[in-house]
Amino acid sequence: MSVPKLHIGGLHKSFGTGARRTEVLRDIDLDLADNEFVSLVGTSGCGKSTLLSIVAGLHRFDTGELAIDGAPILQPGLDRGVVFQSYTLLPWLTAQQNIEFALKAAGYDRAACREIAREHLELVKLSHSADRYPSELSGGMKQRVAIARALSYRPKMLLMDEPFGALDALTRHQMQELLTQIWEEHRLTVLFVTHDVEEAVYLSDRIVVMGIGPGRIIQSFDVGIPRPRREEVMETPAFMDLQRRVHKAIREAAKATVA
Ligand SMILES: Nc1ncnc2c1ncn2[C@@H]1O[C@H](COP(=O)(O)OP(=O)(O)OP(=O)(O)O)[C@@H](O)[C@H]1O
Repeated sequence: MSVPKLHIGGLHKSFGTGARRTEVLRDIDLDLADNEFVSLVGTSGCGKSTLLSIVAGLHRFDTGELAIDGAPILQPGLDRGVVFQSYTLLPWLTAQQNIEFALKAAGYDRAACREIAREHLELVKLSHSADRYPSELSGGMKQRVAIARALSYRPKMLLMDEPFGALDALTRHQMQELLTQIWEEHRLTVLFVTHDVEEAVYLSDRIVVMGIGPGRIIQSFDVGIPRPRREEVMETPAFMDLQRRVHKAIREAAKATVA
C-alpha cells in the first residue's frame, strides 16, 4: 500500500499529570490519502481541535504514530498550512503584506513574495483589497486572507479549525463555495474541523465522527456525492440522508462514554 499523505496511528493524548491528568484522545487511527478532504465532527469537547493542533505540531502527544508523507511530525512546519477560527492576521500589515510576511519567513526573496502574495489574493478573489489593513476588512475577507496566506507557501496539507465558525450564515456559505472551488481546482489534502454537519457533507470526501469521554473515532462516512458540488446539491435526497445519518452518529457518540 502507498504511504498516506497523513498517517495517525494508535495516538493517545492526555493533559495534566497525577490526579489532574485527563485523557483527551484514545487510540486515534486516521490516514488521509493525497488530495483527500476529511472533516472531523463530534460533540463539543471530544478532542477535534486537540487532534488538529497535534497534527499542526502545536501540541505533543503521549504515544502513537504521526507522519506526513512518511516523515514523523515533531513540530510546526511549512508543510502544513493552518487556518483557525480567529483571524490571526498581523494588524499593522496590509492583506498583501500579511502574506508576504509569511513567505519571507519561508525564505522567498522579495520579488517572489510580492508575486506569490498577489497570485494568492487573486485566488481568494481579494485583489481589490490588497492594500487594506485587517481592521478595514470584514470577517469573511480576513478569513480569505488567512486562507491565501496558508496556501501561499504551498503546504502539503491544509489544517482548518472551524475556519468559518465566526461568520454570518451568508458569508459562511460564500466561503464554503470559495473553498470548494479552490479545492476542486487545486486538489489539496485537507483536515477540517467543524460543528456544522451540512458544511462537512458539502465540503468533504469523508466525514469522521468523534465521540467523547475520552475522545475517539466512532464512525467514518464516505460522502460519495459527485463533484463539482454547487449549492443545489444540498437539496438532494442523498445529501439530506447523509446529513441525517451523520447527525445521528454524533448524537449516539455523545452518549456513549467509555470507562
Ligand atoms: N491545554 C489544555 N489543557 C487541559 N485540557 C485541555 C487543553 N486543551 C483542551 N483540553 C481539554 O481537552 C478536551 C478536548 O478539547 P478540544 O478543544 O480538543 O475539543 P473540541 O472537540 O475541539 O471541542 P469544541 O468543539 O468545543 O471546540 C476538553 O475536555 C478540553 O477541556
